[in-house]
Amino acid sequence: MRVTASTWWLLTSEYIHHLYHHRANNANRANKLFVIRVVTRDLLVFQSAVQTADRSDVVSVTPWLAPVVWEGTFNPVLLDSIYEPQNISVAVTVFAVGKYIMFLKNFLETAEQHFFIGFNVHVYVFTDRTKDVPQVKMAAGRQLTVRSVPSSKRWQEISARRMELIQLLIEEELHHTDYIFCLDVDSKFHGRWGSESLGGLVAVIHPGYYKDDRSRFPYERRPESRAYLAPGEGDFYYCGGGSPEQVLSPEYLWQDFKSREPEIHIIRFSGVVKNYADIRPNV
Ligand SMILES: CC(=O)N[C@H]1[C@@H](OP(=O)(O)OP(=O)(O)OC[C@H]2O[C@@H](n3ccc(=O)[nH]c3=O)[C@H](O)[C@@H]2O)O[C@H](CO)[C@H](O)[C@@H]1O
Ligand SMILES: [Mn+2]
Repeated sequence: MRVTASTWWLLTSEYIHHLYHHRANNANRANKLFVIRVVTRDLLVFQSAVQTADRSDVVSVTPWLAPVVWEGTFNPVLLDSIYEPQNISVAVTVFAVGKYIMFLKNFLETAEQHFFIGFNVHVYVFTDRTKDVPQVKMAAGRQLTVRSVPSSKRWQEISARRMELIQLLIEEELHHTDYIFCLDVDSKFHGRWGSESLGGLVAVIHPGYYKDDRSRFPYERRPESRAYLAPGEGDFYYCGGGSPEQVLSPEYLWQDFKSREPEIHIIRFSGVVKNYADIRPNV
């Protein structure tokens, strides 16, 4: 689809749309892809193409035309002004089982500073140590619910069982929640994480592999697995799986031990440095 920066689009769908502008024949930035987002619920809005012009250093759209969210590819004020009147609800699920409870305070405190400020946010903490959940003052419209889960001697099980327990939460409580995130607790927010990250199915690119050739991705290589990918298949390496309709750049999942790369203009969320032997029940 071709659009120009001066074109306004009227869309009346209930859904959120993303349109893309392919600017060709530019001597300096030949074949550069600009992302223009049109976000609507009976609203007439579009996001300026100029906004995206300075990110020629990264891939900002996937081959199936999903935006990859990098700083400079979106207008936060505009996006918030579109979502705020819709009164959306955002849930975050975070597991703090066993010694991982030690990360929860920082996670919650920094979420108060950076995660969907001004929106309805409901944090669901899954833990076996309900008494140790820290008291963190939350702003109006934000709340926390603790769910008790059994402890386990195997971190693999704790990590892998998350999806099953989240599924249960969705069935029991989240019928009216618009968006649900699953985040690692051993992390902190450092910068805005907001409405630009919303989509029907969203995944973050793994910060350890985003510059690697596909042949180096640690995809499932056992043919008997349902997650099997043959050599030459696959697109990015996500934390999670599936081909999403919106992709979050590694700004949304950095690691404190990694030195900052030039294309990372902002670190929004980053894993803290940890000693696995100290915190995991088994290594
Ligand atoms: C950001 C990212 O890419 N994270 C993935 C990566 O993280 P990590 O290697 O950082 O794994 P991790 O140790 O953070 O475990 C994932 C999460 O499970 C929870 N947990 C784990 C162990 C435990 O004893 N108690 C507990 O609560 C906790 O929320 C933790 O953040 O690899 C894991 C599997 O190896 C999972 O795929 C993680 O999603
Ligand atoms: Mn982690």
